[in-house]
Amino acid sequence: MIRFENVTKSYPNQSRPALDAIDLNIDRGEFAFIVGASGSGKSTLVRLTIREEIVSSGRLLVGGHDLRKMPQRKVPQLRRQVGTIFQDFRLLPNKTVQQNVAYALQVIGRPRRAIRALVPETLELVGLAGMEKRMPHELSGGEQQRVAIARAVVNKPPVLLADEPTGNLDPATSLDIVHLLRRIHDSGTTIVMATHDNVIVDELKKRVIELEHGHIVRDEEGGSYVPKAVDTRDLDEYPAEQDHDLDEGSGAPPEDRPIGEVHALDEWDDDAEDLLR
Ligand SMILES: Nc1ncnc2c1ncn2[C@@H]1O[C@H](COP(=O)(O)OP(=O)(O)OP(=O)(O)O)[C@@H](O)[C@H]1O
Repeated sequence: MIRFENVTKSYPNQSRPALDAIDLNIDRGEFAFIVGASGSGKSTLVRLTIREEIVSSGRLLVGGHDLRKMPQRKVPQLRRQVGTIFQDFRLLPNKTVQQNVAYALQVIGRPRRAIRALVPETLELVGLAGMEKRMPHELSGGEQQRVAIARAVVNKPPVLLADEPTGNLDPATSLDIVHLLRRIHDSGTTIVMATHDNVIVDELKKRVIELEHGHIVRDEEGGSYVPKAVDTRDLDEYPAEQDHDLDEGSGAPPEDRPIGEVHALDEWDDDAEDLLR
């Protein structure tokens, strides 16, 4: 579904590339963490995948489409297939919770009837039922991230990219958010998440792709934040451990509830045809 073939990304005036001859394949339905020290290239990988940046060389295919060749006018269609969430939430400050989520559907021309059905259903999914009329500044950081997740998935994209989504949240709230992402993944959405959060990575035991200076230095199924075989004397090389308590949660019950199918698009390649129209 997402394939990097010998991808290099160089920014102007930088002595070395942010990503250097990366080969990586992420299949439909995977949950993959991207880890690595600050500056290792994680955000660049995310930005390339939504065509916020363009590869310098090599090929990046998303849903079978070569993003370097994709005309700019097709990029909005790509971004309909690839939902995104970021550390800083990026909500519209002058719109309510409900309007923030609805707006994502309005801009792509979804009919009012669909919006009326999808918004409450999605707010329920992320545990925000009852907060529809609140403004972003009236929400906690965790609640704001839930709005951002609702906005990212309301159109049921087959892929969700998360760039450090728990970076501004306390440990318990971070776990709530990642449990929500796990439920979204369980319904079939492919998730790629760049993170520094060792507790989350260790708890979920998903695929772990580690970057170092723009190279993939580890790609491990069921991985942990640090390599399994690492000598504990080497741990100083990794960012400081975050002080999460695994059993600690904010007790938010929605995470325990099963959810319906999050993504309507079960054949990416078919949907990708949409990009060609
Ligand atoms: N727009 C840009 N212009 C020039 N250099 C950039 C730009 N964006 C990133 N870089 C450089 O590319 C390298 C990789 O940056 P990137 O943001 O992808 O790393 P990261 O792993 O996401 O870091 P962090 O964990 O701190 O967010 C860094 O050396 C960074 O300084």
